[in-house]
Amino acid sequence: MANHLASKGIIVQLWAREEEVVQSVNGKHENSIYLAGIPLSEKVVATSSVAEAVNGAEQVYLIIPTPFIAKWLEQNQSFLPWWVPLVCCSKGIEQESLRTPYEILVDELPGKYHSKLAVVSGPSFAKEIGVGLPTSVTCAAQDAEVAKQVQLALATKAFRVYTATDVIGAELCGALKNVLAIACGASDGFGFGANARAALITRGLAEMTRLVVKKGGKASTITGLAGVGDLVLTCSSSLSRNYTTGHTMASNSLPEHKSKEESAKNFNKDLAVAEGVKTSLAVHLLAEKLSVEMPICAAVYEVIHKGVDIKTALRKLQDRPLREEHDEYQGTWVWSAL
Ligand SMILES: NC(=O)C1=CN([C@@H]2O[C@H](COP(=O)(O)OP(=O)(O)OC[C@H]3O[C@@H](n4cnc5c(N)ncnc54)[C@H](O)[C@@H]3O)[C@@H](O)[C@H]2O)C=CC1
Ligand SMILES: O=C(CO)COP(=O)(O)O
Repeated sequence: MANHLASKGIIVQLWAREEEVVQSVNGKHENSIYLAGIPLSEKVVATSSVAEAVNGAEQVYLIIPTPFIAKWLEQNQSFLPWWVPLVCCSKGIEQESLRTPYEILVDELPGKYHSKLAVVSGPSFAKEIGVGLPTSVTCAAQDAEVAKQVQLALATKAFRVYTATDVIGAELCGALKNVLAIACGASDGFGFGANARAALITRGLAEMTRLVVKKGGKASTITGLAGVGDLVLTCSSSLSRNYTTGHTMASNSLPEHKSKEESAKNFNKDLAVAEGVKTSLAVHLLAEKLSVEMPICAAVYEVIHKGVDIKTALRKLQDRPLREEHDEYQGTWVWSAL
């Protein structure tokens, strides 16, 4: 995102947690730790000081993994300007509190910040955006004017930005697609085929719809870039860490698997950065709390957090009682519950 903004001629002050990242970005114009091989603009200037990074900022982007957001805010919120848009691009749900990144921001920051909060979501692999490949995303904010400001700041010919006001819907879609991508990766890892993946994506959308609507989001968000757009992307590309996590889990469990050691190494790496791993527990708890039927997400939760055999979990999905495809759910026609 920093490189993308810099491509518009904007000076981007990038805060990085690791000193090696600061040195790599400033010295080699590359983030050789997290985004190796992608040349960064000289307009991206890294610092390990949050105060320095936000000094004079017209907009602030907070893009760290969801589990660290609350702690980061606790340590750094005094540096954050409340008068400029604060845009979060993280995709997940916090395990203990079951909050989305926006809900964390609202809880942790004083009220004067709230009207400036926005989220950006949609199909946006960093590796593609970093080299200027085209995509379209959504910026959602309660205040339409703030969404518009972010849209104008981010939009280029290659990076099309739509605005929306359904913040919670956009965020839940971004969190759930990570869990569903683990299921799709696993299905592909077993060689279950393209039909199975398409069915998982479609029924995954049903699960997204039910949770989004129950949490007060709009069903229409599901058909947008934050919903279908990011779900299709993440569920069908090996560029996704979540998809790769599921794929590796499945490949590891195959008896004919040749290189278990290498695979385990990759799996652990992916596990560390795939938001869907932790989010699957949060989704399980949220679905239980709100009485929302989410069988695919439940299967991912059971495999990762309960040690259920992955093939058994995926096969169990097909064994559920047969029924109609759609239900009327709180006045909206959505996919059926089972
Ligand atoms: N990488 C991608 O293609 C995309 C990522 N996102 C979302 O952006 C968020 C960040 O993901 P990535 O940049 O890919 O990072 P990542 O998933 O590669 O994780 C590494 C990042 O986390 C930071 N980090 C580690 N421990 C931390 C701590 N205790 N406090 C603060 N930061 C810490 C590291 O410094 C590093 O920048 C995630 O929620 C992800 O879902 C959203 C769209 C695309
Ligand atoms: O959110 C993403 C793309 O939009 C990145 O997905 P992964 O975290 O699975 O790589």
